Amino acid sequence: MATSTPLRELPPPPKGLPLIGRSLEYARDPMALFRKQWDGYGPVSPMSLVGKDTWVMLLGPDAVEVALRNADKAWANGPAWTYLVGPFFGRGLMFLDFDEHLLHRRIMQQAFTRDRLENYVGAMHPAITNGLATWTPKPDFQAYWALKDLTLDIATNTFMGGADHTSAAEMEQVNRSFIACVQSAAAIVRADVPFTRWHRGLKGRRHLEEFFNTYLPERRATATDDLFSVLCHIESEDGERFSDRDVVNHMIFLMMAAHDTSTITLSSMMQFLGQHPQWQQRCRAEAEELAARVGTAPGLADLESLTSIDLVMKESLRLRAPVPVVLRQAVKDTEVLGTRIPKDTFAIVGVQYAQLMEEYWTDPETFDPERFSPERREDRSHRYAWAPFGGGVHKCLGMFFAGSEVTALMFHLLLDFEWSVDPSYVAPMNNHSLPFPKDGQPVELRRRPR
Ligand code: HEM
Repeated sequence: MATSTPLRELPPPPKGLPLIGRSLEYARDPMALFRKQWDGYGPVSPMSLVGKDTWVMLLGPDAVEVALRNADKAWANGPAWTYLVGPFFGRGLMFLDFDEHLLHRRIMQQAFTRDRLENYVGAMHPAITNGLATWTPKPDFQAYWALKDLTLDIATNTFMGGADHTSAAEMEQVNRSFIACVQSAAAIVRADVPFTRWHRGLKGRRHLEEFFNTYLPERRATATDDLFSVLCHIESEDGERFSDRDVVNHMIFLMMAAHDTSTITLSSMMQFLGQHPQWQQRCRAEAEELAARVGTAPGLADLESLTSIDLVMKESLRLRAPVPVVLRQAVKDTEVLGTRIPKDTFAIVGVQYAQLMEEYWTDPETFDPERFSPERREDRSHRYAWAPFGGGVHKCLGMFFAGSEVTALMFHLLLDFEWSVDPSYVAPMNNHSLPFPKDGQPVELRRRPR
């Protein structure tokens, strides 16, 4: 993008530890690192991370907007995400760029139409009620792990067409393979060396490919409502379709994209609702009213009428973004807010930081779902002040899927249980890859009489 004023050069990055740069600082407390960068340099700052010192950190909604809107097509996803987790999720939609990305996105959009979402929601309800029936209330119930199992069951139903096709042991192995792939993001040794995270991730990826390849012919043969089958049969408006390899690559990425993100959102919501009983009661009253009106398997439009749950979801995504940063690489020389960015620079785009900036939010650290109410709409302070689903051409394609899954699960949870969390509890987060509470997020859980 051309400007008339001379561009500022990026200063050299402060020295971090050899090999890992400041990755450990990020893992310990991402917000503290963001603040330090912002206070020291402003929205565009130099950084050294995971074996490279040619990173730039983009903070604040203006800088986030430049990278995500990508008006001059200077920023690419593929090389950046590939560096972090490429061998494990590569060739998923998020890893593709420009014309190829557009082609695949046009096809995949057909898997997320409103009619399709309605089918997925229909398949979620039995998975949720069966899963919740196995929850055993206790004073230190590990909500995060229970939710992770439950969202995997939901994925089995909506993505795979139900557990009839697969055994519980097989799905358990699939889950372990996903965890191995996700955890590889934090690997220090980024090569296939035995006993390392990277090695386990590669093994996990091979297993996932075998798994999806085994079931693919059956899905090609018969069209059903699950996402796997849908990917085998959809076409863009111009009649383009996915190859077998595409279907497998997209399934592996989609399972990852959907699973951890929804689990983190739900566990944050459980924490905040446990700490704010008046909000829990308000959400429950809406859920009970809906259940009385339409029963316990509401469709998409009915779920969308649960406005308090929606406010709580938005506020939870603001306070704890499941994807706190997204990555890009400059594929040509460019600039961000007056700073020259040379070709090949990697960028960390700090979505989470903008969501907690005092310039855009009142009392940003406070849980206050009403800030998203029609009267206040604080998220309108800047287009990129709230961007947990990203923005631009790579904006999350599963955003409405995620919203319906989280709302459906919360609806059942509120009807079946009540829970509390100590108001002073602060979740100890593991930030090595996507954030999650290291202590499994204990809540005091009680079953409600129906
Ligand atoms: C609360 C849950 C979720 C959050 C916070 C979330 C967040 C994100 C973000 C930030 C991106 C953009 C990445 C980038 O710009 O590089 C993204 C992309 C994507 N997400 Fe999600 N996601 C969630 C759930 C889901 C679900 C449930 C699905 C699928 C069922 C999904 C599918 C995708 C896909 C396909 C992309 C790539 C889009 C593209 O590159 O064109 N996500 N997500």
